[in-house]
Amino acid sequence: MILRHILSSCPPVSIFNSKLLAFLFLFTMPAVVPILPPSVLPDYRHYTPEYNLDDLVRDIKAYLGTSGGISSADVDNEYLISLAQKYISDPNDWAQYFYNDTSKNYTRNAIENINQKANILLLVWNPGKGSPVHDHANAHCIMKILAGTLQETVYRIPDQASERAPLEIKSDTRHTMNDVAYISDDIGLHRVYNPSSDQVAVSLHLYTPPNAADYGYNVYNEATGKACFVPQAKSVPQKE
Ligand SMILES: N[C@@H](CS(=O)O)C(=O)O
Ligand SMILES: [Fe+2]
Repeated sequence: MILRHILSSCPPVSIFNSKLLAFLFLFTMPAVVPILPPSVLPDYRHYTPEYNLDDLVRDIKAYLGTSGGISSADVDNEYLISLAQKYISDPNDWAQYFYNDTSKNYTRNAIENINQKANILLLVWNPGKGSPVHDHANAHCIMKILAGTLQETVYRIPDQASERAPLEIKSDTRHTMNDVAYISDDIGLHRVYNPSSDQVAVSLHLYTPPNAADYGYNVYNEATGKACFVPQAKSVPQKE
């Protein structure tokens, strides 16, 4: 009876009083958090990724499902670039696609083939190695740096009818992690290489439409401007 009286005389909310909780939080948390060893603190980066690689691939597929891909003209490359910019590189997302053939300059790993619309690849670049000067088979190419550094030299497309001459450089840009670059044949040709002497670089590439894989593309001789057709760009298929 006495106990019931005591209990009933205590407001049930008293120990959960919000002011008390605020007080406890404000005056005890700052004292507790700094003494936790760093190894005990969770790595929040991987707990709530805002926009992961699956989200990016989903959004690219959703967009290309309703718009274009068959013709590169009806694709809004700015929208696709903005999606690539939104994604922040996280190796936990792309490690599953990572394969590096050290005998090659770079390895093209398939992430997703969207039939007749696009392909999405993970490229792994060996230190000091790069691609030859090439075109993009009348497609949009969006390249996002996921790790390391890539140097991109853009060249003016030569007029094949004119006399042979060295390719003219339009720009030379160093891209670092999370940068997004864009090229199409309207802009020019390019070559990309990894300037590091000891670190691999990794990049995500979106090609729409997937003309280089479906038909082929051209590589160019930098000194003469001469083009050479390469049928069907190959990639390492996804692991089962
Ligand atoms: N377009 C090249 C890579 S890069 O040099 O942009 C490829 O897909 O092999
Ligand atoms: Fe390229």
